[in-house]
Formats: sequence, structure tokens, C-alpha cells
Amino acid sequence: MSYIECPPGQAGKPSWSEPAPAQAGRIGVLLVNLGTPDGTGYWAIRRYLSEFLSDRRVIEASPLWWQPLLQGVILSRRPFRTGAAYREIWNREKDESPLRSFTRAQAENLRALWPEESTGVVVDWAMRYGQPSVAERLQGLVDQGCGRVLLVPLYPQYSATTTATVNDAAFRALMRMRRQPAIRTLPSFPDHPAYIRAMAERIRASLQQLGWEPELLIGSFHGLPRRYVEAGDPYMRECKRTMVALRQELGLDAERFPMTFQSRFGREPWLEPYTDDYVASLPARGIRRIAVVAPGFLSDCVETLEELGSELREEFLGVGGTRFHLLPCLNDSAGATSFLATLVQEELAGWSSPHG
Ligand SMILES: C=CC1=C(C)c2cc3[nH]c(cc4nc(cc5[nH]c(cc1n2)c(C)c5CCC(=O)O)C(CCC(=O)O)=C4C)c(C)c3C=C
Ligand SMILES: [Fe+2]
Ligand SMILES: [Fe+2]
Repeated sequence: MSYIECPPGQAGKPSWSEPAPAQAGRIGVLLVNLGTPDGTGYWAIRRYLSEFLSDRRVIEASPLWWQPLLQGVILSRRPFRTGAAYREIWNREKDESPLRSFTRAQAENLRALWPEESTGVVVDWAMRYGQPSVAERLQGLVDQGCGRVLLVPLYPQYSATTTATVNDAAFRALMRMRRQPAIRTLPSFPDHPAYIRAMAERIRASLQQLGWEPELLIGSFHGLPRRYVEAGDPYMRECKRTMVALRQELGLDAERFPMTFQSRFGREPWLEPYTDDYVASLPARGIRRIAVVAPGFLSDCVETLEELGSELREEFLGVGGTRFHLLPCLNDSAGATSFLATLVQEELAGWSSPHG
């Protein structure tokens, strides 16, 4: 055992000082979405894709063969195609991707609803890949005196490739903190009534403005390798729960409102039916007017605006379709703010609520 000796005349006063305690009574809420490149040039896209596709939750393969393939063949070619897609949808006013703009707006809208001074709740946002990082914004909340933090992965349906990897990034950051905040993670919410109501209202409002009636409304979700679902990822089951609840709320059956999966990457089988093949088969069956909604995305992004709004539209019109409409995601709408507020408040129960 060692003792700190007090110099003569200073007995009772420690020779070191303990840092002032952080004001730990605040609650942090961190919204996290997938991520986004910093620009549309080759190197910005390459950096982003390299971080994203090196995540072993996303690509479940041995890095021994995957890394040489990724850093060699894939990242010398893919950034050109991905960069062109981002250039088409880039928010030029803010010089950033729409996903980043909408995620920031969602956080700002929640902040406006719960002023920090009166509620003690601090809302911030981060990106799983790219900037601002989860580690930086989590530390920011701690520095602002948040002794408790709720992580909000912005994915309605759970997947290890999305929800779990957001939580991983936060827990890795916590590993480096001497004084950790208490943590909660928002579970997925595939058929939470607040989310389903917000989506159904958005769909109804958008269809009412169309001026023509689609013969089919297609619910297109981001795909996943079938192998991941076979290994236990509940993503497909959660997508089905969303569709069942949305169909019920909108009074549509599976024939009028089918479910498909977009975005294959690599050669192995992904979840089916594939959105592009399904849509391309419709005119031959006499279906020429369709609308598409993407209930797995809370914000419009390259996957919705470019892949569905541009590529899929052209494909459909090119094989005999006559009308195509992509419905907007919840984005920065009042519906998005109100359903997020409901979910967050439910999850903060017991910690104190923003209005409590
Ligand atoms: C093996 C690869 C991929 C898996 C698995 C995967 C799962 C997955 N992704 C999302 C949501 C988004 N993905 C986005 C872009 C995107 N996704 C992949 C690959 C996989 N995704 C790539 C290579 C890209 C980049 C674009 C491209 O090169 O084609 C986005 C958009 C981001 C943006 O900034 O706009 C989102 C959102 C989910 C929900 C999911 C699993 C269920
Ligand atoms: Fe993806
Ligand atoms: Fe895609």
C-alpha cells in the first residue's frame, strides 16, 4: 500500500485534485443511419465503400480472401458506378447526400419538439460509416453531461447488417471510455402502430396527389443474402410483419400490394422476388401503371432515389409500362417526427420522459 505524503502545514489537503464531476443528469438520444460518402469523387466513394464493405457484419466472409478482392478488383471499379448514382441525387445546396440531410433534419425536428433547456434531453445524429461517426457524437453527448444515452438505429426491420452494426460501433466507442454513460438501444419496430400509421398516411397522401390510379403498389425492401437469413437473421420475417401491418392499415391484399427485394451485391442468391425482375415482368401480364414504396428506409437515399426512382423507372417504361411513381420516404415530414418521438418516449420510460 502506498500513502500520499502531505507536505508540512498542509495536512488534510490532498496533493492532487479530482476533476469536477460531469453534470450527468441529462439524457442523450443518438439517431444513427447507415452512412454516406463525403463527396461523389472516386476517392471519397472508395473510402466510404471500403469502410462499409470491410464491416464483417455486412460481408460475412474471411478477410483473407475478401480484403484482396475488395481492395483490388471491387474498389477499382465500383466507385465509378456508385459515384455516378450519387451525383444524380446529390443535395447540391448542402453539398451532401440526401440521407445525411434527412437524418440531420430528423434530429433537428426532435430537438425542436424537446428543447434541451426545459427537458434535459439532448438529441444528436451520426452515421455508421463516414461522418459524423458514432464514436465522435457519442463522446459529444457524454461531454455535454449525458449520463444516459439511447441509441436509435434508424431501421424499422432488424438485421445484423444494419441494427447490430450500429450498436457494435457504439459499444466499441464505450470500450475506450473511462466513464461510460448508461446505454439503451431502441429495438426494431417493424409493425409498431406509430410507424405503421405514419407510413400509411404518407402512402395515402402521396397516392391521392397522383391523379391516376396505380394497378399495383409494390413494397420494395433492401435485399440481404439468403444465407444470412438461413443463419438466423430475422430481417425477412420483420419485413413480412411490416407488410402485413401496412396491408391491413391500407385495406390492400398481397396481390395489390406485393413485397419485393432490391439491391443484389455479388453472385450468391439474395432474398426474392427481386424488385427489378418482378417489375420487368408486369407489362407482359397486362400491368402498366405502378407505384413503388420503400418501407425499410426512413429516408430517401441512393437506394430509393436512384435505384428505384431512376433505374427501375426506366426499366419499367422500357418494357411497356406507361406510368411509374416512387413514393417518398418519411424523410423530414411531421409524420416522421411524431412517430420517432413516440418510439423514443416509450424507450425512455423509467429514465424520465422528455415531458416528465
Ligand atoms: C453485401 C452488401 C450489402 C448488404 C448486406 C447490405 C444490407 C443493407 N443495406 C441497407 C441500407 C442501405 N444500403 C445502402 C447502400 C449500399 N448498400 C450496399 C451493400 C449492402 N447492403 C452498397 C454497396 C451500397 C452503396 C451503393 C452502391 O454501391 O450500390 C444505402 C444508401 C446509403 C446512401 O448514402 O444513400 C442504404 C440506406 C439495409 C437496410 C440493409 C439490410 C437489410
Ligand atoms: Fe445496403
Ligand atoms: Fe442498391
